[in-house]
Amino acid sequence: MIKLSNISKTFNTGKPNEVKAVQNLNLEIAPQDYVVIVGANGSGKSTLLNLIAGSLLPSAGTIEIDGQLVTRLKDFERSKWIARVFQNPLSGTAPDLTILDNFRLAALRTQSKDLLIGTTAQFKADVKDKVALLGMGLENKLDQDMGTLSGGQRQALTLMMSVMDECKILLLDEPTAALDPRSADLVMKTADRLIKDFKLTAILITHNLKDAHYYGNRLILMREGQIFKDYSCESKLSLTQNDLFSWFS
Ligand SMILES: Nc1ncnc2c1ncn2[C@@H]1O[C@H](COP(=O)(O)OP(=O)(O)OP(=O)(O)O)[C@@H](O)[C@H]1O
Repeated sequence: MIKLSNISKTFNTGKPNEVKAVQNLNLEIAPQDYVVIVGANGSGKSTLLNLIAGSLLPSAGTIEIDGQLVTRLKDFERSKWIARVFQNPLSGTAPDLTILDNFRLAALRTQSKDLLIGTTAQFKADVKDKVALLGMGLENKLDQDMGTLSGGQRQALTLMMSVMDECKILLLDEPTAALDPRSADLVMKTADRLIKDFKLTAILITHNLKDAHYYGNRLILMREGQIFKDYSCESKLSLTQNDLFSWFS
């Protein structure tokens, strides 16, 4: 469970360019919920995700994960719970390293105590099995440099690395924004499958209203740093795509 209580984030406090990016926001997310967040540019979506991830610390309020207060913990201290996929497929992976070495790096990042991790034949076999689940044939290219793959393939692999970390929470910040429609579709389907298979709690930020309508079991509209609408699974089912479009007109 993720619990945000009276969370606010103000940038440039007291200066002429002060921005109240998130204002007194309360949010509880149950385990295995898949929450989709939409909202106009500047409505505070990424700030909210950054606050949950710990890459930004709040100006006020508290954040709990699984009942533990994490408000002042930095992002690397929250990495045992949280994995993150960003917009840019280049940001999640190292282009000059092979697919396998990228998986080794990801494993080291979260299990940094054991420097032997990733060097065993068992690790390679595990990676091969997991990559095969993506259905892209990449399990036969583990020694190929990541930089030679398409953006969609890299995002799919980033997703798989995230779930192999054994994290329970997956944060997706416009993961398909830089992809062509076919690759975007593939990445969204892959994310949906991995979220279900690995029983993850997930939060997706998207500007794609079709995806927002189709994916997830809860839909939140942000406006001016606050939650403006919050639809549970049942009430979301009664919404049409046109309803979502009308929020932005
Ligand atoms: N590091 C920062 N310093 C100053 N202002 C910031 C910073 N980060 C975000 N902001 C401001 O906070 C507000 C919310 O930004 P945020 O990126 O959270 O919006 P968003 O809903 O994710 O927008 P978009 O859809 O464009 O990505 C905006 O006015 C933005 O300019």
